[in-house]
Amino acid sequence: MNKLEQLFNYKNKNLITIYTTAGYPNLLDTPVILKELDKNNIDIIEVGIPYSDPLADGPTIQETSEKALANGMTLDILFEQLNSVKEEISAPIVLMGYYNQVMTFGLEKFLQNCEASGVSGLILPDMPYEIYLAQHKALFEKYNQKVTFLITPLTSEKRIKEINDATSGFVYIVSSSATTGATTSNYNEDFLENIKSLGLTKPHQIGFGISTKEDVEKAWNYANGAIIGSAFLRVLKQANGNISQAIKSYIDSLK
Ligand SMILES: O=P(O)(O)OC[C@@H](O)[C@@H](O)c1c[nH]c2ccccc12
Repeated sequence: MNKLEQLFNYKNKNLITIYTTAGYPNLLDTPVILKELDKNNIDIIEVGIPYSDPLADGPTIQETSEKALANGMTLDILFEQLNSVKEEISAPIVLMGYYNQVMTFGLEKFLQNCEASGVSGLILPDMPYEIYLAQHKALFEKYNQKVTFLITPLTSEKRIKEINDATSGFVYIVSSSATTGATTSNYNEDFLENIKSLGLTKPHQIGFGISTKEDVEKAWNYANGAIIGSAFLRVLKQANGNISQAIKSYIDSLK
């Protein structure tokens, strides 16, 4: 069974997802970081494919993406690295990338590689769910890949319901209408209350601007989980060589 599906079957609240950019801070750090996150019982690991033109990304993600590209990270290298650790990691891994990159690589080849290297799901923020449903759904299913779509405070109620139906992984709830990487949380509480009252039927997690235990607990009031990206990358940036220790103490601070 797909690991993401398996996770949601036995745990559907108080989830934590951590996002990390592949190839950051150094080209060979990603396998080590993934193992550390898993060892510290992170529920889902989101791995970002570095990209030169990231639409939704704030300064922290952009900076890590640029560094990772300068380090030489490519999709081929990432798949090789994921392959090398897949037996050791029990948490589901979700890849985050842009639709363009994936289409350039070749969608079927990409999905094939995802399955072979232990990836369970995908977040392609610029892939419209209409296109997914009309053109790609069968292929994602063939390679056992769950798909996540984003909703923001600007998404209409009708679309939210359609996205909930189209999602096979989890719905990504963007906490406010800002880019990623805010250093303080900025929950749009009216939006979150509204989502709660809509009663999404798929697992859903909140991301954007989450960094502390308090932020995480607040997210858990509205959704199954919290997603942390930039705050974690700032921890890596300040780790001064001791990545394992830095990861452990940050995760401890969230619990
Ligand atoms: O960095 P933040 O504010 O903690 O938010 C998570 C986010 O970075 C991560 O999930 C992500 C990275 N790039 C994205 C692009 C679109 C949506 C989400 C993302």
